[in-house]
Amino acid sequence: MKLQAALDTLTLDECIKLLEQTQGSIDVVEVGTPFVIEQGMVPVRTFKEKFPNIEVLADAKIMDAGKYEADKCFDAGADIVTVLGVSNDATIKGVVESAKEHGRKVMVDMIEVKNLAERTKEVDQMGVDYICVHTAFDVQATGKDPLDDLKVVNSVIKNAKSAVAGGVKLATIDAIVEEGAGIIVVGGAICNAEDPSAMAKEIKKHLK
Ligand SMILES: O=C(CO)[C@H](O)[C@H](O)COP(=O)(O)O
Repeated sequence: MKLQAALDTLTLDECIKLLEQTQGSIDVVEVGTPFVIEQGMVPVRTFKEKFPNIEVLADAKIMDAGKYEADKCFDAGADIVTVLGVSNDATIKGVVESAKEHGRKVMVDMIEVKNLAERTKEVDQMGVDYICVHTAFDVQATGKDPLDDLKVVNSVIKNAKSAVAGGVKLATIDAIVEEGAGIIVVGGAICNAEDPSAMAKEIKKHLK
């Protein structure tokens, strides 16, 4: 079970400080979509160069030109790239092809997938590494719990590992750990904490 820290709101220098202070706690560092929009692949290159032992995930949320866009992320040093589960199969397969060529991994982000069990079974046959349930930032205020979706995915998944994202925090981590997931993604609960590195270390203690 890995802890993925989703870095969306910190500056590059603050991210580097966090990763230096939490060596061993953060298994995967996510360059979040807002960070990619702001700085492109610069954080991906920087994290890979400075922290070669931490996996770097580029949250590109690909849904258009699968192989072409994934190539750009992997060439920049990403270990894992995200593609949206709502994308056409050809796009997901393109990202998988790119990952295989580069010897890297694919996470399918199931954000806003309506037929979750059915789509999970389909993408699970495409050679992806992680299938991630994700409650969108704009939906979290409705009280939607990603644990419900995680249970659905865990009940049908056969090849990939599950992952969970969207509003995960210290108060909800134990139930998620109990349910089980290959990767648990935590963004705001770490980045917006008074002491981000202390929070990351505390959350890591709850993982199996
Ligand atoms: O995908 C993301 C943006 O790229 C989010 O960072 C990720 O879902 C986790 O965010 P949070 O824990 O703050 O809800």
